[in-house]
Amino acid sequence: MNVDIGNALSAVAAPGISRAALERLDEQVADAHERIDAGMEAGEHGYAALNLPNRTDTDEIRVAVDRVTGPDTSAILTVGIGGSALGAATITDALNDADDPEAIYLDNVDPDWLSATLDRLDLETTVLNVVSRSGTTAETLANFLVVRETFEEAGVDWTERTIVTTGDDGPLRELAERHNLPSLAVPDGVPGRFSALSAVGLVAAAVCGHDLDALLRGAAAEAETLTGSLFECPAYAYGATTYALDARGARTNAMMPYAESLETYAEWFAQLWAESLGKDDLGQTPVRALGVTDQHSQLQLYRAGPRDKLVTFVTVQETAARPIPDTDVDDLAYLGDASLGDLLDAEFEATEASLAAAGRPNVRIEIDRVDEFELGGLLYGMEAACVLAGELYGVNTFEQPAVEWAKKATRGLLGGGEFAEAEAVAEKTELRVER
Ligand SMILES: O=P(O)(O)OC[C@H]1O[C@](O)(CO)[C@@H](O)[C@@H]1O
Repeated sequence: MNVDIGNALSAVAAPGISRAALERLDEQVADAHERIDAGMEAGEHGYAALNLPNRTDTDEIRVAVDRVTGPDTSAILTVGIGGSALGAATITDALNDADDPEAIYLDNVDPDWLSATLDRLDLETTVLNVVSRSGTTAETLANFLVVRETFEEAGVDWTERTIVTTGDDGPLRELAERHNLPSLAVPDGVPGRFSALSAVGLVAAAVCGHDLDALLRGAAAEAETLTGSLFECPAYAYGATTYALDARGARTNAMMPYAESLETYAEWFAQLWAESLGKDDLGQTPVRALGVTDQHSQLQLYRAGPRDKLVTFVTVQETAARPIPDTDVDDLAYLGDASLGDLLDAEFEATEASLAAAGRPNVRIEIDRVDEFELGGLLYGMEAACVLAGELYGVNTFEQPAVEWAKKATRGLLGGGEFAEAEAVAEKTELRVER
């Protein structure tokens, strides 16, 4: 990936960062890189995720996947949530085409949606991919139990079609051993949201026939750029700029890829940014947007609302053409000379320039095309940018303690034990306005 932070400079935007301040910030980046490098070297929790390009065993993944797939595999149903779904979904949503098995992610517990999803599947030719780092996530286990029962009621042997990715122990590890299911390990020291380039994110990609090694080569190429300066490393340039802009008031970061195939990538980025940096009353709020669609819904706010946002564009250099047919409508003649790809590119450049013209900070991230190599580089680059930003914020990037309260309350509400959090739910302050 290439990064252009020109439109985040104070000469262009407010909030913005001056060249001099960027130079000073680069000294902090050098220190942070030393810390990151040492953490990678030692395989420390969290930092170890940045070693995945040279650590993930793609042969092991393919061997496991071969046990549950066949020439007639029509779909892969992934049961997982958060980091155990978003990385995989980003890859298959970006790369799948009509000939690939359909990749479906059960990352919610909405009964109607789940039933409708299962009803339309041919379970005989569906692979069940169960993913949970902890092996204890209520939503994933509940969905798995419902799906397993559905297979059994349909008389379809789920043990022949199920692959599990989980930690060294826990209920899912036991299940895999009890039923001799093909299983893979969540690598040690890799938090869920940083695990897309491990078996967690790659099993679904393998079932859909994508080139796992090209994904990791792209990530490895990005890893080569991790040096002690933001002026040499695109990932650090992005991480440092978002941190600096946040410190200057850009509390929201709208991730706006200009490719429909990257919509889920924006969701993946939102978890990465929110769960990693949202601590100690700090952290930039990630917002998912999509170009060109959200030009017609959000751009008004980004351009003329509060000056509290950074817009991050992701643009793809090579887009398909798809010519726009000529028309006899004079006003539309200009379209007839263009393609949809031209229109997409022109709209991106126009929107980027429109924010700069209004003095609104934005950053451009460029990838050559949406393929395995470039996607691997983008995912890795964003992870490295996040790790660097975490160092600059001085937060623990790799934990997410604030999510535990609601989990305990949920468990208590369902009779899964005595939790003060569950009692607190009953003490809600009410001011109801009823129809
Ligand atoms: O992979 P697991 O352990 O099921 O967790 C799923 C997700 O839930 C979280 O722990 C948040 O609740 C995320 O950090 C994680 O990606």
